[in-house]
Amino acid sequence: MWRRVASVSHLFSHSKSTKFNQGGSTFKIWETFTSESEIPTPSKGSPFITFVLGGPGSGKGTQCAKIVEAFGFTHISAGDLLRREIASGSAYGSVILSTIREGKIVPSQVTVQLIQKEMESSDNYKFLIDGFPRSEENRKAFEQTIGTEPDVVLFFDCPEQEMVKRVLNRNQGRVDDNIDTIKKRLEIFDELNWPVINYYSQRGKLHKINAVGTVDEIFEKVRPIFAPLSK
Ligand SMILES: Nc1ncnc2c1ncn2[C@@H]1O[C@H](COP(=O)(O)OP(=O)(O)O)[C@@H](O)[C@H]1O
Ligand SMILES: Nc1ccn([C@H]2C[C@H](O)[C@@H](COP(=O)(O)OP(=O)(O)O)O2)c(=O)n1
Ligand SMILES: [Mg+2]
Repeated sequence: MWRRVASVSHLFSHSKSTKFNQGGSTFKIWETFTSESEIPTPSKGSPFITFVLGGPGSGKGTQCAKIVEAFGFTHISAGDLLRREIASGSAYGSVILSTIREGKIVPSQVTVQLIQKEMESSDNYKFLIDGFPRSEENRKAFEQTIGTEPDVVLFFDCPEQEMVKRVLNRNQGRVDDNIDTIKKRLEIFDELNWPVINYYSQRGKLHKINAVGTVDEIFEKVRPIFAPLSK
């Protein structure tokens, strides 16, 4: 099992900021541009953690599958873990199901415990944590429980209209892939996601990717971020 042995520094030499308005407040997003020296070198003694953020239907799961194939990460989808928990008939199952149906966020304690179990039972040290953190509460709970921060944060930036179209065509039989739940999910995403994005942006860890285009076109924007890693 991995243990983090030392913290790593993140040096981003090229960055620019963009201002935008969200819910009446002005946020500043630092956009970072990667080059080979800009992500920490992973070692088998410590985990290399990538958080994958983006709204519902922005293509997180689809791109994670490509990153796994190209760079040998272990994919941990917070949503999949929660759905597995429902299916297993666990004590938390009915609360998780109603939370997901309502488009809300499951209490962090539950989600972080599930992620921690997955990480600890893996032999890999490269993790893609997909759909997490979805709120500052999620982020802080992870840091407190796991005791570390992500090395890289990807943010798939996608217009709402496109996300709605993709979710309604997803066809995976999910209870939340309907117009009422997606509307609520987008509202909650708007409210809770930006502080998380802003936090990692200020820490120089955020890689914002325009998520419009074909799956392969988007992956060609993702690939250079991980190019310094071997499979
Ligand atoms: N670049 C893309 N263009 C069009 N459809 C896409 C693209 N990426 C993913 N999809 C489709 O959109 C839906 C949502 O993708 P998914 O990866 O599940 O997103 P997320 O995990 O962010 O909710 C899926 O049906 C997927 O096949
Ligand atoms: N960190 C998380 C991740 C997912 N959830 C719940 C609430 C989300 O609407 C559902 C589905 O998440 P999932 O990441 O699978 O959804 P998308 O792939 O973005 O459509 O799970 C959560 O409560 N907390
Ligand atoms: Mg997904």
